[in-house]
Amino acid sequence: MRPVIGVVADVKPSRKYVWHKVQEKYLYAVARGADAEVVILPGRLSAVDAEERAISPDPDRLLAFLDGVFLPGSPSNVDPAIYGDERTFADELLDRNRDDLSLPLVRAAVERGLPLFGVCRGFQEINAALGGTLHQHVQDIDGFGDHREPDGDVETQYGLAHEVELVEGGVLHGLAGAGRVSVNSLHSQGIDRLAPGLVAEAYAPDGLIEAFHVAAAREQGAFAIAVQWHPEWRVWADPLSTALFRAFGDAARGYAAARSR
Ligand SMILES: N[C@@H](CCC(=O)NCCCC(=O)O)C(=O)O
Repeated sequence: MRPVIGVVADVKPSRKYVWHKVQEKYLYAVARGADAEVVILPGRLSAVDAEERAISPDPDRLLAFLDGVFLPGSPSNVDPAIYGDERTFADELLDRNRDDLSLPLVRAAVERGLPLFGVCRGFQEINAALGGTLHQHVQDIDGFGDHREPDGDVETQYGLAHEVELVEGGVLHGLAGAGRVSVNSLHSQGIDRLAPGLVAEAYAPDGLIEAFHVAAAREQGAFAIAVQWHPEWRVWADPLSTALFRAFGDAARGYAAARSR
């Protein structure tokens, strides 16, 4: 049976209209890589008419019919106010309507042991949702490298950028069957303080945390993992990316089966 996986949407004003949307590569990776049915989850509805009240999603109602949650990447940043920081770069994109869906959804998913997978912004969201903090511009901090994507076409943007060291005994180390893999890199925020209850799974050569799992989930045999890089890019072509999405799909299938018993 194909499990049903909810994918969090970006909320983007474009010209006169507001759109709730997800890049197709994420939907395709979940549908094919996890062998799942995909539903797009809209964020907070707030911009239809300034006179009207905003409507926030109810995470518990949503999770009642989902077997997994996927948090994709996005050019927007998690609002620094969420982790108690001043906004340093006023010209950079925020998406509070997405934050208002994704953060409560993460907390509710972790509480239920519902399979959870975050990529890039999704990785940063899980850390912020559970009480961690972010660097707003990793490239401006002494000792860290530049993790932003290179200019050029998408092949160049999603090309391999650096190695990560996988922590021995970790989920990713087990899936990769190796201690090091090469990954792409398209971000300027990064983990500063890891949230309580998260365990680092991978490090960049400059020491930046590149992946983690939720300790409580792993202890219960559940899947709750996030990576700073983009395994959805050509998911079928990279063995660790394929293994990650398959493990997520298997966990969601297991959750669906247990729910229907
Ligand atoms: N804004 C954050 C998040 C980075 C991120 O998710 N980038 C991906 C954008 C393109 C894509 O979705 O493939 C940061 O810069 O750290």
